[in-house]
Amino acid sequence: MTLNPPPSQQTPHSPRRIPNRRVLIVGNYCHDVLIQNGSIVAETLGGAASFISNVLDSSSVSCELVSKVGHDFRYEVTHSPIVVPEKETTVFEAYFDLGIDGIGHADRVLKRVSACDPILPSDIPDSRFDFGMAVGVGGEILPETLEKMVEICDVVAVDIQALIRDFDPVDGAVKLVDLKESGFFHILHRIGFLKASSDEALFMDVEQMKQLCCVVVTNGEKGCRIYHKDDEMTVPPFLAKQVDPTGAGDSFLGGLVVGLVEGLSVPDAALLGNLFGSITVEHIGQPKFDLMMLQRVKDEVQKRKKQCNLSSSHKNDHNEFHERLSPARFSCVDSQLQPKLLVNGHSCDR
Ligand SMILES: Nc1ncnc2c1ncn2[C@@H]1O[C@H](COP(=O)(O)OP(=O)(O)O)[C@@H](O)[C@H]1O
Ligand SMILES: O=P([O-])([O-])O[C@@H]1[C@@H](O)[C@H](O)[C@@H](O)[C@H](O)[C@@H]1O
Repeated sequence: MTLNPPPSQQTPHSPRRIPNRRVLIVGNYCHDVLIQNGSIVAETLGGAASFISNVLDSSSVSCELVSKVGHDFRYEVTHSPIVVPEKETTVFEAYFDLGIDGIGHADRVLKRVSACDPILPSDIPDSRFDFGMAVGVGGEILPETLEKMVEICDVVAVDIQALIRDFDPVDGAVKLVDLKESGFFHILHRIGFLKASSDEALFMDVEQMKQLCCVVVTNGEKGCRIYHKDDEMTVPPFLAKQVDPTGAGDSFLGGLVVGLVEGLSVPDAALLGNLFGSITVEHIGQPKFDLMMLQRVKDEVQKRKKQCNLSSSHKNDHNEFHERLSPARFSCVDSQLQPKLLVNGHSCDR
């Protein structure tokens, strides 16, 4: 199977005097409230952009992040958001009444109870980037935002949740609409990757989309499946003790893009996605990746690249890469970064 990154989307005449910046992440940070049986279990920093930048920063992949928050934003973050003083930060309540550690997200009901402003094309820098990631959670990515991203990025990866979410006008419950009805469909032939969870994949025609771009469908503890043109393959998962599924798909996408930026094939990059997704479900909120684990992963990625350059027969055998990454994954101690919550402007550890 030859699942390689789709060809550059750059137009032939766009000037390339200045080297591209690496990765552009577009999506709002949010406040996540995890609720079980009527009680708040945790309040954490959320938003796909936060989970993804955590993976990229931990993997030393330089990224720029465009995100909007309100006057009440409570977290210290590495990539400063745009503050909209007259608005509140996007808030999601996640109800886990069947348990927080179940299988995937089947038991999670999400409500957007507050929404910050959308991200406009004018909020996005005019530079060029190798990769763009359209990763809204609360409807903040507009069709014109995605259009600007495909103009300025060589390859754009999109989380389908940025395109197909609709919100109940009364209680904010998240509903999904078919991708064809989303208002984004006309741009999708210009993107490189479309990531969907298995629940979200029901809202698109995978057969049709895989002709337009590389489609990656994640499936919780079962790993993921990649579809591109006539090729498809399953990429195996890593074992994990799930504590909270929030952010798994986001960290997956972060890992996939780290792999692609490093020059891995798509299946190998998806394996990195599975690795970061599996670590994320073992934490509430943002995971802190163990430094030794990160170093071992970096070493394995370099070895893998050399191996693939030497022998084409290794290219598609990601089982071997999986076996090499597994011990690295389990060297990760179960340390947990509790995000710093600012209460009345004072930082305190939660
Ligand atoms: N319980 C789990 N055990 C191991 N890996 C998991 C588990 N849940 C998620 N993952 C990893 O994270 C990825 C994304 O998770 P998934 O739940 O499918 O996405 P989303 O958060 O978008 O619904 C999966 O493809 C898998 O690699
Ligand atoms: O869990 P996941 O589907 O990967 O992604 C989640 C979003 O669906 C949710 O809206 C947001 O509040 C979380 O912080 C996280 O980004």
